[in-house]
Amino acid sequence: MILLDQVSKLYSGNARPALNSVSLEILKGEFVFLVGASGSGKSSFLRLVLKEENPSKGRIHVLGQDLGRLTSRKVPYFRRNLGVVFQDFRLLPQKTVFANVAFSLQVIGKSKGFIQEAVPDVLRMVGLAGKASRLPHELSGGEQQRVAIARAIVNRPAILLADEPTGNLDPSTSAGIMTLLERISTSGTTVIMATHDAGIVDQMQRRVIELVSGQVVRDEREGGYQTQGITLTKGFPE
Ligand SMILES: Nc1ncnc2c1ncn2[C@@H]1O[C@H](COP(=O)(O)OP(=O)(O)OP(=O)(O)O)[C@@H](O)[C@H]1O
Repeated sequence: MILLDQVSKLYSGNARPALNSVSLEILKGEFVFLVGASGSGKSSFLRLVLKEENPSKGRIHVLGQDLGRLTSRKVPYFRRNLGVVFQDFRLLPQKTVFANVAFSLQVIGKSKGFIQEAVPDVLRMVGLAGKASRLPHELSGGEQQRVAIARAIVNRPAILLADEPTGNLDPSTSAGIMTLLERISTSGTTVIMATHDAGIVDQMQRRVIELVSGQVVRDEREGGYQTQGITLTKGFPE
């Protein structure tokens, strides 16, 4: 489904690569947490999978396609298979909930009839059936993130990439978002989520890929936020 072979990414002007010789495979339907300190390369990883960036070295295959061979004309079609959710929601502020979700179908040429069915369906799935005519500023943060998730999955993507989707949410709202992402993954969508939220990762016990300075230092089938055995020093020395 997603295959990285010795992938490095060096941004111009940087001395050190953002990703350094990363090789891994992610299978259909997997739920993967991408963890690591700020600047460890998580967002770069997601951008490479989306082909928003190209690797400096190595090869990336996504859904059977060699991204290095994908012409720029074909990139928009490739991206239809991927949904993306960000920490800051990125909703269109002047458009209603319905219109925000519908917009992502309009731009790929879906018919009015399809949109009239698909949007209410997905809003029901994310628990926003009664809020279709609200504007984003009339929603809570958790509801806004649900709209963003609805928009990302309405076209039934094979892969959902989420970059710190709970970063702006309180713990109980985050838990609701995680239940939703888990449900999406159970339906067969591969979910890759970059996060700093230790509580969520520890609780879910899913695959964890940890990056340090662009290198994979841990890839556990059912892991927590931190490598087992590392104990945190609590508080500050007197
Ligand atoms: N467009 C860019 N141009 C130059 N350097 C970049 C660019 N994007 C990221 N970097 C650098 O690459 C490294 C990895 O950044 P990246 O955003 O992938 O990390 P991250 O793990 O997602 O961090 P965070 O948790 O803070 O979002 C950092 O050193 C960053 O400064």
